[in-house]
Amino acid sequence: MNAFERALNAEGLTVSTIHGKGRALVAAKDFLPGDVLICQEPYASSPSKSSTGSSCDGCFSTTNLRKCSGCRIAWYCGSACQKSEWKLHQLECKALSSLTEDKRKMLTPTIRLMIRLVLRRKLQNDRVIPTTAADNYDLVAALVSHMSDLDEKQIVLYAQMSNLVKVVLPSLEVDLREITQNFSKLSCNAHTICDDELRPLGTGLYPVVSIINHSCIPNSVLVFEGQIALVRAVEPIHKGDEVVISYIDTAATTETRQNSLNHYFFKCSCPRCTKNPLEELKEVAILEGYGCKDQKCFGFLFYKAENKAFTCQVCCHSRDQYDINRIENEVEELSAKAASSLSTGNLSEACLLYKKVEQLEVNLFHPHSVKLLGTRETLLKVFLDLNDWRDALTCCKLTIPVYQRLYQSPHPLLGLQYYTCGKLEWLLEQTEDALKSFTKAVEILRITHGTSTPFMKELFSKLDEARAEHCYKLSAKDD
Ligand SMILES: C[S@@+](CC[C@H](N)C(=O)[O-])C[C@H]1O[C@@H](n2cnc3c(N)ncnc32)[C@H](O)[C@@H]1O
Repeated sequence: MNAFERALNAEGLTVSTIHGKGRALVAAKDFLPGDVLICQEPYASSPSKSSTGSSCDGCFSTTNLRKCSGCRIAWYCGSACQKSEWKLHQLECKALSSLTEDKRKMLTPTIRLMIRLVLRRKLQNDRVIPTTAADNYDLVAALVSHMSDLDEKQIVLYAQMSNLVKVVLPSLEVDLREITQNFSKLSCNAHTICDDELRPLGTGLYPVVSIINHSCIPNSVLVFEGQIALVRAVEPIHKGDEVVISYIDTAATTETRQNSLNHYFFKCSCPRCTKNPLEELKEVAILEGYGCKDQKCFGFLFYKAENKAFTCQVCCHSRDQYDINRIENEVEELSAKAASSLSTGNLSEACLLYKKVEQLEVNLFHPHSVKLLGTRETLLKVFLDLNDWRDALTCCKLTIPVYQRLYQSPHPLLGLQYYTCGKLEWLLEQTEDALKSFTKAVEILRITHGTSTPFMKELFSKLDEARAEHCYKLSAKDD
């Protein structure tokens, strides 16, 4: 057993090979929901381009930023982050400073991630920074690259990106083939680093987390505390079970999920992807299909070509295809207008248009449709931006049954949605409801997010406040 396997074993984990999947992380002991399986710093990371254009290289924060005076590319929120990044940025800064304006424009987050990966390897080789069993380039070298699955166009693109890395780092002996392969590795191994509320902040390569395979019914979840990746069990995991996370948003039909997994070059064969054909048709009809004419009926519709109509499989009501197409065209037209109002910052107009889209979609789609869910998620953000708490709450509540249906295990998105409901109910002085929502949020988020972060502490204090207020109201009523 090598040092890495010993280190994993100490955490109750082991690496196995599973036919058709390659390496897999397997539990060597039992884990309970909420247990942390892996806690890892990235081998390399880079912030994504934020909406404001920049974020701190150390913590990805977007506030109080100051540009590095040397390269004028890296940003830091303060001296702590600047210091923690300095050993690596010292080399990066020198390289970036000498770039022409044209080349600077080509420094996408992925190119920067690769530059940082190459430099970190150099720092470890030169023993400027330490290597450990779980933090060394051998683990990057062991990652799958799927080079042989790439098409010509993709290989050429990665090769061009590798050339740019060589141009940025002229003093290093850069192996172009290896860098090209590493770009391919990033595509199927890197993870999007998100904040507590799952907003994307950057990208990181975590070679131990990258041993974990995908399932659309995962038993674990990947979350981040700053740049630290944490894999937590969301289901009981028994000794010998494979540890699986989801690489994608699983709120979609099998076909959509499989398409989202294309760049990982495998076909998921989890129980959700291989359910019986009738169950599959039913799922498509619910998530992407139309709703029953009788809006109180939650039935799903199948198409009958001979009738040119969709028939409810529960109450047998039929909907005319022509009628459906007409509403669909209207939705498409209004959605485009709404998106354009939103992108130009005209919130009130966007709000009006999205409300119309939602009304049409309620009439058109199944109540658990992912399209309707998407519209309501956008509408919720718009209501929140407009400080329209009442409508935001109504909208947020409507999304919850859909999330419950889509995510069976404790899922951060469902927990966060309860949290939003709770905050809105609290603002609207609906104390009892707020208490219920905060309690539900805690039930889920303590499993996915742990209990010790400032984010969770804030949730706990909101729950305590709601509990105290509720007790006070009850006792006032008794008096
Ligand atoms: C992040 S890596 C996971 C570890 C990988 N199995 C290995 O050997 O290093 C992602 C790759 O693993 C494989 N993989 C992940 N989940 C899979 C699954 N459910 N079924 C088959 N292959 C899978 C695919 O080749 C995918 O590109």
